[in-house]
Amino acid sequence: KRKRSPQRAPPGSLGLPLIGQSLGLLRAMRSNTAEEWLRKRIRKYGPISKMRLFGKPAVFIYGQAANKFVFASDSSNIVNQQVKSVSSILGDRCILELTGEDHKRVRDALVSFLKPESLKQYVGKMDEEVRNHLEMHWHGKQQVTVLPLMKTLTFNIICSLLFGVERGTRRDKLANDFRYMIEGMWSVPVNLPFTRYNRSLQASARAQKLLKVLIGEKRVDLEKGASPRQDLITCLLSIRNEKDEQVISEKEIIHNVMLIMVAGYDTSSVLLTFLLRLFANYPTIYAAVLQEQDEIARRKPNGELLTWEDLAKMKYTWKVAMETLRMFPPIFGGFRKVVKDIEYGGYFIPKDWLIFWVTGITQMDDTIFPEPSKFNPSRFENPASLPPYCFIPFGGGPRICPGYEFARIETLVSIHYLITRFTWNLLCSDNSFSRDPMPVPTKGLPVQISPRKLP
Ligand code: HEM
Repeated sequence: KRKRSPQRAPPGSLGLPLIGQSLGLLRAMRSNTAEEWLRKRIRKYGPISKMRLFGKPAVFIYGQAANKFVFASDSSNIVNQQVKSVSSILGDRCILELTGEDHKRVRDALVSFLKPESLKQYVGKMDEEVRNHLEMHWHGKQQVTVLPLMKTLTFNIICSLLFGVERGTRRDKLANDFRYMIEGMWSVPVNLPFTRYNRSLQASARAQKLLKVLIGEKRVDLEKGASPRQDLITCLLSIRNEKDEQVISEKEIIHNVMLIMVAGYDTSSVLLTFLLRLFANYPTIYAAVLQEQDEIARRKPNGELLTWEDLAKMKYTWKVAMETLRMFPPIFGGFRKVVKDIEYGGYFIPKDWLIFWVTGITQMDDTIFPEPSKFNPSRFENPASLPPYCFIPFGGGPRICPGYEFARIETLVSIHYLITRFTWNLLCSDNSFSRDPMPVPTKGLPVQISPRKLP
């Protein structure tokens, strides 16, 4: 066995300048073999290896200790760093790009809106959005394609709750721009006409322009006495320091609103889609969730809105959602940047290199989750008993997803109405999916639907 010297670079090759292994990884993601692509590397190079992704040298690491290193290290060693495509599309003042005090200031502001005590008051509003959506897109139909509809639903929920943008041309324009922005999020950053990256940059510029106008309008509303809690933008505009200065700049509001939009709607729509597919494939789990939801629906004979207390009763449904996030995590992984030369696992990692972490490899590790390919919600009977940094669909540490509660509420409210009001059969028996970079089930999951009455 060769002795590892701290000056030894991790094994692997950096490949071609700029492109490196990006295309290989993206190709594997699109054919749903990315975890296998990474496992092959692990067999060849061991648990730590280098590659070049999206223009930068990166070191891939995985497992409990590696995840702890990524999520819990302090910013004197590693900082959050998105690949170039993400930072130029979302903007350099979004919290993914901020560190230290700046990150804390902006994150605290976002959390003041996203924390459970504050979101409690919006359960009814989410309920209305879900019912409206079903009325418009599900009732009277025999066949629907789930993924695009779930994207529409979660986009509308976020637009109305966080940005107070009502239905209409403006919402449609934003929805379109965000779709293009997301498509280029993980792409080789070549800004030539007709590249995905270029199309995303243009969409980002249009969205920023529209958001600037929207912020101007909200500012006027606030001056006229509007409630600072009516939506996220108004809430961010109204946070002031002791000198009565705005704490979050206009640029920070724009960049973070774009991040929340992207982080919030694309992820939750994937979770909802995979839940619907799962219910169709696992009759026992479907029956147990249906029973839990029917009981809640029966206590509302006159169609009253769901409440915070109702959500607390949806315990089994949320366990099923967590097991879905373990097996089909919407976020494939992410990046950090090494801010000084460091040694990790016996290898030397130079300043400015990226660390690449991946959700699925740890979540499908049979030493942590026995029989990992078996769908088993009882793993989440007591989430506190899970080893730390092993269930990471929402990340971990100081950057853990602040939208967890938002995602939980919208998922539970949406599943409640979908499962109690409709039944569905899959129209496509192929149960695979591709990643682009979010998981996309075959053909977007077409289903045949029928309306359902409470038994
Ligand atoms: C099922 C749904 C969701 C999943 C799986 C998810 C996953 C994640 C993950 C893995 C991270 C951490 C990335 C890292 O450490 O590099 C993250 C961060 C983040 N998420 Fe979520 N997310 C979801 C829903 C949401 C929602 C609904 C919102 C907002 C309403 C949101 C807002 C954010 C923000 C702002 C960050 C950055 C936090 C920071 O850097 O401090 N997410 N999310």
